[in-house]
Amino acid sequence: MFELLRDIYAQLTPRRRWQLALVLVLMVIGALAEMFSLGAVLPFLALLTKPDLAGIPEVFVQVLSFLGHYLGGGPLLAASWLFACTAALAALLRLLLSWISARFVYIVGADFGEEIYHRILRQPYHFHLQRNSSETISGMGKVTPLVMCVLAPAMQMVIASVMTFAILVGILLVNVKVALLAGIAFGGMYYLINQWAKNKLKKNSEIIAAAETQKIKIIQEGIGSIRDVILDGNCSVYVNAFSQSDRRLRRAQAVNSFLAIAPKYVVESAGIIMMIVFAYNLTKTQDTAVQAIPLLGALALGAQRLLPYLQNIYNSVACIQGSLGIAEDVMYFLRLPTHEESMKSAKNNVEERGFYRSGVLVELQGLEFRYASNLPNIIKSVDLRINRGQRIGFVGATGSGKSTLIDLIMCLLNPTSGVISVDGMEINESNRSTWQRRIAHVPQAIFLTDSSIAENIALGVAKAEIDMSRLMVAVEQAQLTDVVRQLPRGLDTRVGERGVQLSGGQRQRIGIARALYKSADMLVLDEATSALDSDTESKVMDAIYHLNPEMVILMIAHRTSTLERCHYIYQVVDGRLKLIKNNFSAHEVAF
Ligand SMILES: Nc1ncnc2c1ncn2[C@@H]1O[C@H](COP(=O)(O)OP(=O)(O)OP(=O)(O)O)[C@@H](O)[C@H]1O
Repeated sequence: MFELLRDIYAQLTPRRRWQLALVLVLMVIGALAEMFSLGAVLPFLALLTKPDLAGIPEVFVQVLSFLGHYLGGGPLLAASWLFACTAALAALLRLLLSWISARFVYIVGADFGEEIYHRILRQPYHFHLQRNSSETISGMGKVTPLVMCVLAPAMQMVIASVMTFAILVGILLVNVKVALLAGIAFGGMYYLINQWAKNKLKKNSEIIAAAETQKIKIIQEGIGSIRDVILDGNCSVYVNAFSQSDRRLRRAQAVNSFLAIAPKYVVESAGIIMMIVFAYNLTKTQDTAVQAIPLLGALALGAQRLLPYLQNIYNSVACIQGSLGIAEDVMYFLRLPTHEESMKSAKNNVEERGFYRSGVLVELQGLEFRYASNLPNIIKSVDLRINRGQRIGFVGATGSGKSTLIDLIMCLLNPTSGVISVDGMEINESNRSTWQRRIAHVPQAIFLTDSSIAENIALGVAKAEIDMSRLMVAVEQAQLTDVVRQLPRGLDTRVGERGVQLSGGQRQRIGIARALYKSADMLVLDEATSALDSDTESKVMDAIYHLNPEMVILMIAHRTSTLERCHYIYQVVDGRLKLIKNNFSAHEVAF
């Protein structure tokens, strides 16, 4: 648990560490006020039962004489004021501390959420290929439980520990024996209970973390395949799977919250019994029961303050132990290296550089690739030179490796061996993103956001910054003009989640317009026109072939008619390239 807290502290920015230091200072001031208010009850109760200063510690006598003189009343009035003011001050500081610490914890939660999202989006493509997206989404979703069940309790634990210490010192000043007895007995009880419960809490924390992820996965799968769910009428399969995970999660949560709260009742009743025994013994040693009242009152007040703090410490520890699984999942994402951090550790640590403009844009040499060390090579010994302005088509049986090859050219995947160069410069960590920014890509499945057509075409550009004239050209080239004209709000029409309000062909054309809007050196079309009728496809392809003559266009298509006007057509056969059509003269073929 303490390792986790150390890790969390390590993730705080210097600014947050300063803020934490301020919270700690406030905590100490609050603890001192707590201690004073406890001390102030003693003369108050003593003067209530016996209105003279005999038997009251010298320090209080002096303070009360001074205050009494200042207030123009007797020592009882001074003691009443002192007790009331210190109690009010302690309460005020506690209130302030609660507000500031809660704010701090939730701001740290916001920092973590932002940081995780940033790190996830900066991970290389293979990271996303290897992980189920529901694990990533649920990882982000676990920031809230981390705040509620780890950060807030950790803060509570520190506050309660400081306060406990102050109260114990306060009781120590009143009665050493009782302070030691109370500290050892109550602290010991909570410690033993925690030793017994901690393994159960940790085991449940793992169940909770796994079940949270599983639930998101089931929800995503059910909603993602909603058409099949409706057609097959098998929603009960998804509901049952969800229910199993959810019930497992709730059972573990119920046990953990019971384990966190249950000791309160045991320790509280033990505290009452201790007070009874102590009060009984005290009256035996004092002449009258009245004489014992100030001491008993101070101790009762001490116990009344001490026990909730001790319970708070235990509760916080139990809560953190019961959320270790969730916290570990969140920390995994926080520890992911960002692109900038990978760059620092990369051997070739050079500034991001631009490319000079040579005739050869991309060159692949001896390229091999496999998805994992235990899987066979998907791309085998590929050599290819792509000159500026070339239009190149790729065909091949399904699963032959076309998309994988394109992903390698776009540097979304790292080759297992071989070299990819752009403008004669080998692609590595330092220049990869510069190259990627110069590529426009139309994938097989177009992802649309639930926003307007204009925003979907200029994806990632703030609405106010969209270049409308460039956008209109892209709309025209992608054969979207008529579609947009018929829509009630034109380019401002919302497309619905994932573009559900559009046809497959319209979605595909928005994807093409998106790629055309981006000024790129290389346009990649991965079966980008498969959903279009042949007339629309021919018009779109016509516009594409007439794009900037310097631009490289790579196309994957199953319909050879789509690739008719390519300079070269390669067939991908079991991960190797075979030139099957050359519309250039033989001496220009370079591979
Ligand atoms: N993330 C992955 N992990 C492991 N293997 C993968 C992964 N993605 C693809 N493959 C495998 O790599 C091979 C090539 O896939 P790829 O998608 O490149 O083929 P393709 O020629 O583009 O197919 P299609 O025409 O059907 O799109 C296939 O055998 C596929 O199973």
